[in-house]
Amino acid sequence: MLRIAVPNKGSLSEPAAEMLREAGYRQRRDSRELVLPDPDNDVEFFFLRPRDIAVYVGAGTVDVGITGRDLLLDSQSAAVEHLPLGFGGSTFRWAAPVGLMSDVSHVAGKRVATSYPGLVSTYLAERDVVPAGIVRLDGAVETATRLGVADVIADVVETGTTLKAAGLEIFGEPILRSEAVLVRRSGEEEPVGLDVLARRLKGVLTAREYVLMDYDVPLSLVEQAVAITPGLESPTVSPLHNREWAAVRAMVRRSETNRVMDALYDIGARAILVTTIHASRL
Ligand SMILES: Nc1ncnc2c1ncn2[C@@H]1O[C@H](COP(=O)(O)OP(=O)(O)OP(=O)(O)O)[C@@H](O)[C@H]1O
Ligand SMILES: O=P(O)(O)OC[C@H]1O[C@H](OP(=O)(O)OP(=O)(O)O)[C@H](O)[C@@H]1O
Ligand SMILES: [Mg+2]
Repeated sequence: MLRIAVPNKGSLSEPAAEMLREAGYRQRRDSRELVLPDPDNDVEFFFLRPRDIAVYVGAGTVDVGITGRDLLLDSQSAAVEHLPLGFGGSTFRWAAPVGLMSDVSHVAGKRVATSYPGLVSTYLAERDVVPAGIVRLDGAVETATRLGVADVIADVVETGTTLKAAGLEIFGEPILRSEAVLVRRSGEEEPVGLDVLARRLKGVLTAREYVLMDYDVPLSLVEQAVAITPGLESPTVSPLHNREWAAVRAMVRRSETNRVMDALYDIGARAILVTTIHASRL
């Protein structure tokens, strides 16, 4: 049985459960459940703190897990990213009181507050920037400068609302762009069953990222139309009862749906229909 660690709380917990549900796995009904066997799918879920998940995976206690890329790097454990999952996106950034800093080199000799000391110290060491110290905080990092325990902070930024409310501003390049990732132990053979899990999760990602587009187009315009909707490999072109026309079906990126429909309409395609994909194996 593949042992899968899933966030029990926090920003990643609900979207991770949702994705696993869409991939056909059982998910817990009660947030106090800590272990959930799913024998039909030959897996067992362990609900753990997202910060601990890479540590368990690195130690081999569980086979794979879902956590944030930032948490994975911060843990410095023997786990590696296997598949990015497209949710839980955030940016990890420097911030300081408005007007004081503009570049990471200014962090030299300053006190840094963060919940991600592993990530921050590696980043600074790679750039030969030596801070006065790193203050590890559990949360509410934005308050650290006002309370005088640090000069700058390094923290997760999603909308930027928390920073703004604390009178801070971002400076320097982003330290990291993060999202939820599937992790496995590094240097090991892939655990049995990981291929099935990854294929199922990729299926969900595809279903979220693409739509199916159907349309009719005069035969003389098929090549032009297919150039607009090349699909993933090759679009399906089928004959219509009216021999002058063909029907085309192709996958299209969800974000491009309207632009593609307009372009097809402009060249003379009609009856353009878009449908959602519920599941996929490519
Ligand atoms: N708005 C956000 N705040 C915090 N973490 C976020 C946010 N959006 C995405 N994330 C990601 O979620 C992970 C952190 O989850 P974690 O559960 O440890 O913290 P949290 O969601 O702030 O929960 P809590 O602080 O209540 O324990 C990181 O990978 C982080 O990049
Ligand atoms: O850019 P924003 O959309 O404002 O989101 C980012 C903030 O959200 C998280 O804090 P959380 O609410 O989890 O509190 P915490 O600091 O106690 O973890 C994170 O640590 C930032 O502080
Ligand atoms: Mg938090």
